[in-house]
Amino acid sequence: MSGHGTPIPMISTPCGPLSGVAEVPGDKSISHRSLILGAMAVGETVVTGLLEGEDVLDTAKAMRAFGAEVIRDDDGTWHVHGVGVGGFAEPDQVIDCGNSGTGVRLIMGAAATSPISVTYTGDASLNKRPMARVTDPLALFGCQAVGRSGGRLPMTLVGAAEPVPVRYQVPVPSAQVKSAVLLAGLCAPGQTVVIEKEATRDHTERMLAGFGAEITTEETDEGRVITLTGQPELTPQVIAVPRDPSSAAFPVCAALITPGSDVLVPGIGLNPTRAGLFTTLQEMGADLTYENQREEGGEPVADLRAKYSPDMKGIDVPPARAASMIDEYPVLSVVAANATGVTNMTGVKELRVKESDRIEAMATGLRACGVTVEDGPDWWRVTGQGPGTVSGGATCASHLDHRIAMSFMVLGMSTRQPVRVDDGTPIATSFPIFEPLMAQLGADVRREA
Ligand SMILES: O=C(O)C1=C[C@@H](OP(=O)(O)O)[C@@H](O)[C@H](O)C1
Ligand SMILES: C=C(OP(=O)(O)O)C(=O)O
Repeated sequence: MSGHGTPIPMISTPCGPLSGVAEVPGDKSISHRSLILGAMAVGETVVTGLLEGEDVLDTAKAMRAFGAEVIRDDDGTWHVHGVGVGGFAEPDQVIDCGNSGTGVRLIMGAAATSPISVTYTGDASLNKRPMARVTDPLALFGCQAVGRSGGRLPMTLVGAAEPVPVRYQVPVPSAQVKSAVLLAGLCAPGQTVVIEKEATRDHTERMLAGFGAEITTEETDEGRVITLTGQPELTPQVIAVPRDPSSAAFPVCAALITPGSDVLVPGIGLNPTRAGLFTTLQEMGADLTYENQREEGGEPVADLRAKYSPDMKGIDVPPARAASMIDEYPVLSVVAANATGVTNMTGVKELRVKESDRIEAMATGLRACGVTVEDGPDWWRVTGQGPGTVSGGATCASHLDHRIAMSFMVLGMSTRQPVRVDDGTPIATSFPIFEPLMAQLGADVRREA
């Protein structure tokens, strides 16, 4: 798990063109959900393309602690023998979700409506993040939570012995909160209803339907109303996880700002609730094309080609798009620093409660590299002077946050001086092959002794 080991300083040195095929790992959100829903089905779920990053491996470990059998074949295929809805055993150990907000919040939901008591913890980053956003709605089912002040981990949840179904309007745009409530609703009798004002990633809804649950989504004046009928028997699935668009963002953005580049990222998931970054980049003038668009395993997929784009302009990113690109703002700010003009990012308060305060982390590092950045509670603004104008030369803090570490490594590919991060270990949570993949494309990203 990140945050428990020795920091690994890293350096990115300006490089020549990036070219070739970037086979990024499987989607993190879909990987977590494959393991959790597989553990709640009756029988064997088979998963290919699972992201073998630390976040997902921690979820696999947790599913074993609840009694599911989770096995990896030598060829990288995963087999999950589920215990059925309501079949979770009480773990005899603390569930350590490492760096993963998705892991801990979804698992809390899945276990909240079973008569078991579970203690959760994480690394120094996860233990700072707010959990009341999940434990508040879980209390409505009858689940009790006791944690550190401010609703922080470590925390014990005593599951509801006789859960009641819930109707809940999610107060923040969060797929993790929505998913926790839906997973809790699986063990409650009757209909659990979740309402979200802004659409967030809908992998849980799609996968629940795939596993045979009765679930509907209706667009109404209130927002998206999702209705789940509780206590289904989930049927095991064969799941091919698409490649992660949030990981694809790094080689794509690197290609856009590095002179002469031409990179193809094949088979990435392009669910509209996840693809906001690519729309934004196209609006900025990026040379980005979708090839071979298709559907795989219930998710839209395409190959994405990104070429060096010296004429990108700053834009106003619509706040309504924020949820569909929430994890991509750090790397977007790197592109914005290499575009001409102001990129305004508004309606992004959630960035302050991720693995780090991502506005603060990026603003501080970008400023140290010579970029003009202004920020407020729920907005930030980057003023770019055009391609190749960023001086670099700084060591930026990654704050136990993989997206921050990778964003600064991308920045260093087209600065005048190299860019360093103090600790690259968190990269392994979501993109364990980042360094070799970038090196294969022609980047000069390496660990420093
Ligand atoms: O549901 C998910 O898989 C995720 C939801 C998002 O978090 P929020 O729900 O906090 O917005 C996102 O930032 C995270 O990387 C993955
Ligand atoms: C926010 C992220 O993950 P999580 O909330 O699962 O820690 C992310 O991967 O950018």
